[in-house]
Amino acid sequence: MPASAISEQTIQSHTPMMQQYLRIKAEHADMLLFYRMGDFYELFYDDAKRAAELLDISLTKRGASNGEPIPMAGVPYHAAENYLARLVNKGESVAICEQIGDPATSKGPVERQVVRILTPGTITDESLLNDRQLNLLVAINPLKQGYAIAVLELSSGRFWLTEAQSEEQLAAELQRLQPAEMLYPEGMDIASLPLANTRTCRRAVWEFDVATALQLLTRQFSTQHLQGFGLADNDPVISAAGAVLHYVQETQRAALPHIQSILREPPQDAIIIDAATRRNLELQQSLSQRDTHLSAVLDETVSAMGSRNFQRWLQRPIRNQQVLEARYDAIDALSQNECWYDVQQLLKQFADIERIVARISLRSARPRDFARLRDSLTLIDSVKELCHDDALQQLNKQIDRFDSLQQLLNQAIIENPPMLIRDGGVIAAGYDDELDELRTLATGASDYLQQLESRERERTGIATLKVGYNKVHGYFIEVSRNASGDIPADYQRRQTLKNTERYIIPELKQHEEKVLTAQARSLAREKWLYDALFDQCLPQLNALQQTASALSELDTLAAFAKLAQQQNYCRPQLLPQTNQLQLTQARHPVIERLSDDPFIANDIVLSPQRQMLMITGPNMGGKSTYMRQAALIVILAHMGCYVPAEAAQIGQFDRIFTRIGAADDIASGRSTFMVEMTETANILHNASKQSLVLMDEIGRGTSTYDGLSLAWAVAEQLAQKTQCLTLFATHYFELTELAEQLPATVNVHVEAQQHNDDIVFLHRVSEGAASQSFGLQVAKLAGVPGNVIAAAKQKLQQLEHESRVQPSLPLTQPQQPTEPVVNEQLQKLQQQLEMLELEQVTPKQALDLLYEWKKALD
Ligand SMILES: Nc1ncnc2c1ncn2[C@@H]1O[C@H](COP(=O)(O)OP(=O)(O)OP(=O)(O)O)[C@@H](O)[C@H]1O
Repeated sequence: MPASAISEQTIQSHTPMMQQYLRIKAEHADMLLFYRMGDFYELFYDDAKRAAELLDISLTKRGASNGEPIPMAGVPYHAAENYLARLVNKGESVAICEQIGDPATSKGPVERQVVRILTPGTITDESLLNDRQLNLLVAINPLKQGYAIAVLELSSGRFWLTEAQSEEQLAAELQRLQPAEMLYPEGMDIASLPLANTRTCRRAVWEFDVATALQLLTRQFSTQHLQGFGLADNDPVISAAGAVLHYVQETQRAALPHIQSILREPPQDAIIIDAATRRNLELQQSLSQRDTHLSAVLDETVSAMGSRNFQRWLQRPIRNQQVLEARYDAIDALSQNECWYDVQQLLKQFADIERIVARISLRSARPRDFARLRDSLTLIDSVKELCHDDALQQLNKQIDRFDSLQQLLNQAIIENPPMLIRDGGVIAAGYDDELDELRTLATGASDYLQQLESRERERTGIATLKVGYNKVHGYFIEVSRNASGDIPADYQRRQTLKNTERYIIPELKQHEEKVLTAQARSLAREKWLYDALFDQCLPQLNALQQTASALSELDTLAAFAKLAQQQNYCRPQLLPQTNQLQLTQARHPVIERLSDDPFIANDIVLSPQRQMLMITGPNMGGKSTYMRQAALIVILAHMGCYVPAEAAQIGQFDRIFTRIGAADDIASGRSTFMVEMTETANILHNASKQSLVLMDEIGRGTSTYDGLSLAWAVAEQLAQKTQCLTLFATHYFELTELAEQLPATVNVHVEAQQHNDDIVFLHRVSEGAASQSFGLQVAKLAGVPGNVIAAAKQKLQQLEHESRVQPSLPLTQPQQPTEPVVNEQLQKLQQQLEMLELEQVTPKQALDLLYEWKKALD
């Protein structure tokens, strides 16, 4: 039976310690409970089984309680962080229950309390977090129309709200955010959401109440209302933010002073990229096993803060031209005299102050956090000096100086403090008189011990007599057994070893007590001083957050400047009032870096006159690459980055859609074709005139006729009705006819050359349709055996011959208007045939008639 399901009556039948355990466990039913017993954290019942499985530790039994042996598993407390990290990485939450009472004075089991709760979305410990990844907690709440979405990055204090109009948009948002943990109200169905790497946590409906949210948020921000954050007090969207705040307060059990505001991020302020497109474009994850996604290849930041900011900008390419131009200007400035290089050299030395500040707020910062913050603050002046250009003024202003804090930390913390405050040795000498005094008392004792040692040597006449100390027996006088001399009567034997005897004398005992109390008092004083440091940092938290944020942006911009210079990127020209994408000699930012062969740059011109490019050419010719580079360049430009091209004019884009590649979605039981059609349906429903749409070989997953007809109809719809900018790659040559029928559709093709039976890919994109498909040559290149290729060639000839003899109407004449013409001719022919009296016709006349009819049909 799960421990959480045990009733109070049953609890009574257990041993007192297990009663205590079961009561605490009942309050933390949905997480693992680490129950401290001496030097171990123990887990019981189902928790033990689960932990044993997840951590590969042994499952044992502990005596019996209520007549049954209790399954138990444990981890040593000093190694707990490692186990905790593994559990949290696997999406588990853990409540840590410590002994807070004194075992010596406790009657019954020592008092215990849950002091810390770790959940995947609320961790801030350095050892549990990946330093280059965002760790987000999200709450979603269905509204009358759409969904409210609140997002908190507890490790930085960033808190924002957004919305989704439909379930499809909600899925896209979740795919974008990749939250570590998601809260949702009881009763909501989340089965169809993409949450493979997210811990989901069902919460009570009242936690999503708007009035409760308002109360929690205004209390957190110490404001009367939320208008300052652009939110009406009764805005239903705040319901999700309330749930987040409630959850974090519950798990952290501490004030959250670093959460100082909430931002509203309307979805339309950014280019919307749905889940499939994000995956297909390999923005943050590769489709293959290798790390070949955009972020892995282009993230040139030097600090963890900068890298996370890069992810943020990549996740949400913004549309605000002013902000984007300011980023381009900053890249310009950082490119002058390779200023980016100096900036990077400095930023490399910075600690992750963003996360340190969060830990200081939550009072969980370690001594080394303070030391690293102190060391980082000394670099700030040099950074500010480098940011003198006008274009960097905004950032420069955001970076504060912290002279008094730096001085405080310099005085308070020793150069290289230990990991934990637990054993002291963190606070520097000279910082606090009382601590210094206690320390002298505790350690200055060595003089006294030396004096005592020489006095006793004289008194006993034993020259080898020594005063020693160990943790178990405290101070002692050690005399070797074969030493000659007298052992005085006041020597009490404490321990007999192989060659030595150890004694204690009352004077030494008294000294021991004095030293020990001084040590304990000095440690207590040190902990108190350490604790006070948190309060002393508090007034600076806001400025520190601003500074950290500016430094992380500066790092990203320096990385962009490096790309601009070393990879030869150009500054995009944004033309927001227009519908166009004009790229001169554009390249694919990832393939050009990863491939050993030189990359062939190509122009891409999309405009109201060239709305759709119908791209044909051989397999492996570079069609997908050409299309993807267009989308990636639009995304890079909207991150504020220069782009891999000689020139780029970029109009207004609201969304990017792709239908690329084919993969079964086995998890949701959808076949390749089903996935393809679902994505196509999504595009047809949601694309607008301002969208960029990439269609790669749609219709491939079904029979030729079905596939071609679908591809044809989809292309027509996009060109005529949606009128979005579309790149449409296809192997159906019949589609190239669309260019003649639709005003803004143009054929382009990737070039290849044939040498005998071999093919050379030129990867050059030219106007016009491709002349042949080279499928067999590519198959040969791929290693398909010669006899199979020969057989395929024969079959191809046969098929081509048959299609000439028996032209398949839908393939060559799919257009409606042309069909009646053909039918009219046929009808006329039929009538003439019916009326013809064969007996009356000479062979010569018959032949003439045949010629006439054939001519009419041509
Ligand atoms: N412009 C280019 N310059 C250099 N190499 C390129 C270029 N474009 C593509 N390639 C290389 O050719 C390979 C195949 O390109 P891509 O997948 O785009 O072809 P495709 O025409 O879409 O093929 P398929 O029709 O089989 O899907 C790429 O992996 C890349 O290595």
